[in-house]
Amino acid sequence: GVSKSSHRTGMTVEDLKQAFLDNLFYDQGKFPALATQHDYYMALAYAVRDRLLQRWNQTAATYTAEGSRTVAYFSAEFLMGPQLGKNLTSLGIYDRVRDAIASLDLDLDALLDEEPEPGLGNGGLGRLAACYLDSLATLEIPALGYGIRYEFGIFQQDLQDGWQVEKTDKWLRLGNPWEIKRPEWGVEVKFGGHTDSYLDQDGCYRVRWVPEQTVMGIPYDTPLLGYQTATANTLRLWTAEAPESFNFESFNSGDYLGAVYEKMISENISKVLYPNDDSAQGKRLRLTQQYFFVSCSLRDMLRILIGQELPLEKFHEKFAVQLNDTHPAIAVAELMRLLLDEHHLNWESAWSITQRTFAYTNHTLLPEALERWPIDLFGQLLPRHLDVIYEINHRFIDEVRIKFPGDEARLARLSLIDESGERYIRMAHLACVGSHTINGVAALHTELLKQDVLQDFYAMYPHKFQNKTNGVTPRRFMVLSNAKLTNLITEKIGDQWVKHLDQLQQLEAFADDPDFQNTWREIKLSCKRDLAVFIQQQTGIVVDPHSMFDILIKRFHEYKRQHLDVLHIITLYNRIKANPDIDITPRTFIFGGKAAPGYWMAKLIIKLINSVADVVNRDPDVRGRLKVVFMKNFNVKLAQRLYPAADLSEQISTAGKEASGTGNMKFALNGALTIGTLDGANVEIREQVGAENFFLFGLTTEQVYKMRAEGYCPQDYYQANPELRLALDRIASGFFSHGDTEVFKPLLDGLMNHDPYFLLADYQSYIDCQKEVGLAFKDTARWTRMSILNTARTGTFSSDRAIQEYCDDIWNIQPVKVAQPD
Ligand SMILES: CCc1ccc([C@H](C)CC(=O)N[C@@H]2O[C@H](CO)[C@@H](O)[C@H](O)[C@H]2O)cc1
Repeated sequence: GVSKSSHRTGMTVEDLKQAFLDNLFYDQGKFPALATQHDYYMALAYAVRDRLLQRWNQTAATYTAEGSRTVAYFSAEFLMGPQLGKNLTSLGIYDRVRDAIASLDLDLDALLDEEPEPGLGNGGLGRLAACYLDSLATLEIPALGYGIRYEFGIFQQDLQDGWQVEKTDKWLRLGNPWEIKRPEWGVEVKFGGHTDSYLDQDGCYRVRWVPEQTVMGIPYDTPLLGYQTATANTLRLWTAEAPESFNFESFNSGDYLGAVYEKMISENISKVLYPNDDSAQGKRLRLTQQYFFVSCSLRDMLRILIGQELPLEKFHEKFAVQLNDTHPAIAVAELMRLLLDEHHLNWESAWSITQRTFAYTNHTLLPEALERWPIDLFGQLLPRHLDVIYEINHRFIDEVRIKFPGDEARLARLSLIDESGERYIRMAHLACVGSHTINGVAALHTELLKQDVLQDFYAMYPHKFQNKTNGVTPRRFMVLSNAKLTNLITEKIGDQWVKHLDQLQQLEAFADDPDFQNTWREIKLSCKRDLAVFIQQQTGIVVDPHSMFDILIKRFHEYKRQHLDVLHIITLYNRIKANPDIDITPRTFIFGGKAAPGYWMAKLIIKLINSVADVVNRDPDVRGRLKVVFMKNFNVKLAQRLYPAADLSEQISTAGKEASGTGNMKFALNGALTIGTLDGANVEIREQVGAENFFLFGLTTEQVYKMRAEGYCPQDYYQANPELRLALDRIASGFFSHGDTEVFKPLLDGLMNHDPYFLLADYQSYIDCQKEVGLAFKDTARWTRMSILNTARTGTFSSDRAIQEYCDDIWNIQPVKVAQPD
């Protein structure tokens, strides 16, 4: 078989060093004198990849031999983050590689920094998919992640004069050592054209789709190694290529553009990630992308099934497909088309297989995020799927009529087709009808789905609804990004907690132990010092590691209320201006996050933060007691620096708007205390850590519903609250904008006249709560105790717990043991 030479597989410091030097010479074609940092990164990456490949091939061989049931996670986004550090952690060779590299006078951290981040996602949904893939491999569950290999990921965010500017994310420019191209498993995908029906040789009525355009889908595979296990699953991302990348006839006729036209059009499909988070744009290319990767993936699964000589009727026994929101929902119609038209099953058996294959996760309550496609656009691109969807809807409406006879309004609300104005296909409805299970991502969110957004489907199929509260991987967000805390915890309770996070509970015993408290505080302080150095390098701003690091990092959206945090900063600033000797707990406010390029109001909030920062950071009266920092280009790499250094986690969305949140979990696991509303998973974090260890403020979901129903007048709060009025007037006066009274007008008018996210209504409760936070921070023993208890009591928010629940309650799948390579 393959050579087991130490060069490829050895795990000693010496083996790793040799492998690194050999790769530098043979793969990079370089020697130290000529090598760049990037050459060193690639040489190390290939050495680590070799040690993954053994487990990867072993895993594939085991699954093939056993014909294992497999989870297929369909997602338009996978926010994987940098891979080198993660793979070193999973292989358990992080320190050995650090030593090997150090013995060559190189610095591992510098090489880790060389890796371009695969930003194939916008935010929560994409990162959750990545955490779930890590847990699937760590729990030894056979799984495939299916998505799109965007040539350009989420834009790089830069700031010009405090405004966000977007730069193209050329992450593949220098190549990607973690992927392997699999052209042999390429798939042809059809678009447009028309359908015609015919009678086949056995006189059966069949439909043929005559496409206008076909493109090739080429898979690229990335290994996903579990933590301290031999299991390495696969992330299979599709790239679009032209069947013919060069048209010689056009070239010969001098039509050079024509010669490459097809190539250009085809490749456009997987060119770039749509940077919208929570608002559907309804662009044709977006639907093209969604159908492209779904069709490639289902055909790939049929190839695997047939390859393992399993009958079509067992498709749903072989594969459990999870639809990560509605973005891949077209899969319901595509599987039906493949089973009907290409495999000639009858409708009933095709539909039964389909419904038993798919499960759907909803990640948002925002109406503007629910995808719906105009019938003509949809029919033009996918004529056969429109037929199939009409038939699905026809049969579904019959089912509704039987259950709710004579209720025409309900029929109209439930129909897959929105007939109210221009006709649309409601993708969430297709997902709900075509799936055996529908789940929300936090207890409150799932309740709101049942009571509100999907109440009609809940009335129709109550048995389909489940809750699966989100989780995060402790491998990346504790072990990899917070080694100091990891070592302290392991010293105290052993190292099994990394795979059994509920064991963190054992830390409770040390919550009041002065020595442990000291060490705990030291570690937090040292993480803050590291971040302070990084902040100064990145922004030139000097921050005090002893101040409270008050952090709000997530995508910008009005419902996440970053501007409420700004109102707190301005209120503190105004108090200092009014009385410079006032006793204020020194704070460093740190912001990070991207705004969708077309989301004007979100971009204005970013500008406001930077404008306030410019004034506050330079005002001598403040005497450094307040610092405001905007960390540009928030991504997974930056997140790994911020969560360990946080004292306070800002989770301040309007109740009923944040489906779950996952940053809130990463902060708590790293010992930060949360100031938050009863929204999303904040509710469950507070339940776990105890109300006394959580800073709660604001209206509840019910109160928001009630205020919205009874009519909310933000002006009243402006009139009634002098500090609020002063804060808003300060902005309006141009004080933070060099006297320009126009720039923030849209934001202020929106707050004064509509305030759809109840900022003014929640302002005083937030300010009062922040006062409590300031006082608590001063009592270091109390704060440290609360911090230890937050880490100790949030083990349940491991993505391992969430994935185990999916396996037990939705996918009905068991682990498959893969033998450790000898
Ligand atoms: C069509 C444009 C679009 C793109 C992405 C999305 C995502 C669903 C937005 C998203 O990331 N939602 C977040 O999902 C997380 C994982 O479940 C939750 O923790 C967050 O609360 C939710 O906002 C909606 C609409």
